[in-house]
Amino acid sequence: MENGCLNSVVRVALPVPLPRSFDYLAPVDISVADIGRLVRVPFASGEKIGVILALPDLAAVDPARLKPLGPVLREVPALPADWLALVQFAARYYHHPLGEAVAVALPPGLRGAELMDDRSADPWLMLNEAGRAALASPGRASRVRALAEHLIAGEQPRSALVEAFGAAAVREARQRGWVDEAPSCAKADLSDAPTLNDEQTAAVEAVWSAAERFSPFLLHGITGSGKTEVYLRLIERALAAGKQALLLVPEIGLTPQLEARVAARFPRARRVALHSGATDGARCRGFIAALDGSADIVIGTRLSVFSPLPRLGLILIDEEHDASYKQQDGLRYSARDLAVWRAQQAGVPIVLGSATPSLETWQAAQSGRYRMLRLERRAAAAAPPTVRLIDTRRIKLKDGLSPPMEAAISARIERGEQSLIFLNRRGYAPVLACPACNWVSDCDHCSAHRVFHLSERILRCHHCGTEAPVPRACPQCGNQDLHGFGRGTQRVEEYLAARFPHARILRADRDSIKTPAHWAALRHAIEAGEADILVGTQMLAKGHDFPKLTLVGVIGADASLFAADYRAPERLFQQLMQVGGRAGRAGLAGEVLIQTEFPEHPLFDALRRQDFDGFANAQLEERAQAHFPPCGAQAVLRAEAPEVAQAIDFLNMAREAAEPYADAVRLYDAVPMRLVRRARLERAQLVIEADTRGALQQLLAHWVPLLHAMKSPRALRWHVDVDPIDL
Ligand SMILES: Nc1ncnc2c1ncn2[C@@H]1O[C@H](COP(=O)(O)OP(=O)(O)OP(=O)(O)O)[C@@H](O)[C@H]1O
Ligand SMILES: [Zn+2]
Repeated sequence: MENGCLNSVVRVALPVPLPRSFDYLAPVDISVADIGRLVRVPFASGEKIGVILALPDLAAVDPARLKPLGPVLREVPALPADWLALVQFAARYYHHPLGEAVAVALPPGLRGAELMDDRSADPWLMLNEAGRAALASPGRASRVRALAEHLIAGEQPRSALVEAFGAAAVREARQRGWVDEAPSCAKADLSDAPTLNDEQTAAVEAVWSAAERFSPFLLHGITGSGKTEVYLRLIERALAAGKQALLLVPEIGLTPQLEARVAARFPRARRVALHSGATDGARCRGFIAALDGSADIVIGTRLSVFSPLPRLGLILIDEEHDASYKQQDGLRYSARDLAVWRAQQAGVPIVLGSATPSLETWQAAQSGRYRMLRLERRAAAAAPPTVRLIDTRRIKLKDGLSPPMEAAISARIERGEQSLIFLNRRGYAPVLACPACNWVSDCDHCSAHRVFHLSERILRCHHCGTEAPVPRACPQCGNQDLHGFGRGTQRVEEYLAARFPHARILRADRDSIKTPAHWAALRHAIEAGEADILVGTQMLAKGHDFPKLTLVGVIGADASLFAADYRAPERLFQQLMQVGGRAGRAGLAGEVLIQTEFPEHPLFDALRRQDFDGFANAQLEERAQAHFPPCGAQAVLRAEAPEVAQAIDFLNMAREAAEPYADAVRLYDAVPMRLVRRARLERAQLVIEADTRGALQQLLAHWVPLLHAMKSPRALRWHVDVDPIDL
């Protein structure tokens, strides 16, 4: 395509939910240098900002109908080719419209020009020549003079100057032309950094010796082993080499703590924090700072995997097993998987860190595709916590708590230590189980459990769709007291308050904590020892360092021991290891108590021995036998409609359409989902499996376009989820 050729076509990706790109008439001054630039275009009755994808020779529609392109936003650097490739790959792999992928990848409200000023919210200011000259000549003492004198020793953040000398003095110093914004400086401040132990040093060296090429690592370190310190040292290396570092973190509450640690270590580096809680403006500024190369470190949740990073030198994924890396609507991408793709494309190292890696990553490390780095000792505390099981089969629980658990809490209160009561409250589907002989309602055809549907009095396999009546007694031992799991645990906090009237109790879950500020206040209260008992869910499980916490009590764990989802044991193990890791992080010894009716379950046994390897390998073997991921690939087609029959009909039609291409894949029956009704719609799903991702992708490439073309009731919605994490 030559430059400036009249009547040529511009192909644009627009953030709209349509499976195609859009063509516009090119202005005379368009050139290939504009590919990847943002552009304003007329769309419907309004305007949209899109991304220029290409300058094709021929339009996809009648050229006479093309509208002229709007202004190209040349003040914003063009999105680089590797960014476009990433978004195109995501759209292709997840079989999602490119425009929607672009909409996910671009920060909302991106407009261009106005973002380019006010680069940093809190710039560092330094005394310039004029300022020095002014100080050298005599003058009356004033606040602005005091400020200038203060700056002789070195630059300071504007916020600190405002605090010390007042906003008026800072403004005047700028007006008089005495100060300039200091350029950012990526140097680490190591004054508070611990000396690395041998394992940490080995990990840092291993990664950095592979710095110039794609090299994936699993950093498998027990809780408290100093993984974060390894990340910080690697970022330091990357920055010193003039590169950008991308640090992905899970969704829940963790970001502020990690952000603070990164900020303390790299006080003068240009840091960008990207998460869905940030304002649109902040996200746009962060995105642009990443794109124009001025950002040194990008920390963010899954969406930050789409940050354009022209100087990318390192990707880190903290708690890589975390479910929040998978987007659960729209473009259902896995930020972890995309990050690996990205590292490969950019030829940089990537470190996936976890105490309890996902089986996907674990398998990759076992097979040698990823290199395994181990941190097996706690960095600061003496030893990992001891894990004990409380057999609740013969104990009467009071609002979910056993006497031994109460005694343990009581002992902590007396010693002035903290306890954390962890409620496993995920809405796992109940399966039927027998506490006497450990019988579980397994499917005869699959290695999945059948789910107990109370309303219909049936057991149904959500994998293959077969059903069975609910047995009156255990088919194995005759016990009539079969349990469905998932009983409520809400009253625990109230019960604890009544049982320990003088204890200070703090609750932390998604319902009680609405804002990041609230969460931060709560954390400070815990750290300051202003609580005796913490009651919480997931939120408290991750990454926190509470020095006085020595007891972690787990209740309600059994529900996920026998959940229908084959990933439930993996998740339970991860959660319990992680929450257990909160106990005894400083000098004090930690203890984990788990209440269960299944104390012989191998999962608990592995947990007691802190044997992640054994657990993971046993799970992998089970998955291999069942051809479940990661020993096979899955996708699921879900449909929702006012009536479940409509959804099932659609899925059956879809199934038929897939059959001609289904040589290398297994198509299961359409089944109603566990939570059939949601938001007044009824949902059903169809599982597709293949032995390899390639075979699965091949089917999807044929099939998804057929789905788009298929007739369906107006109110029916469907989507494809590739590599689903919830079935
Ligand atoms: N080499 C070291 N020497 C002394 N203390 C260290 C060292 N490395 C890390 N620490 C300290 O040990 C504690 C745990 O470290 P860090 O938070 O990095 O562990 P982690 O593996 O990321 O933990 P988790 O996965 O449980 O969140 C921190 O207080 C940290 O400052
Ligand atoms: Zn089945």
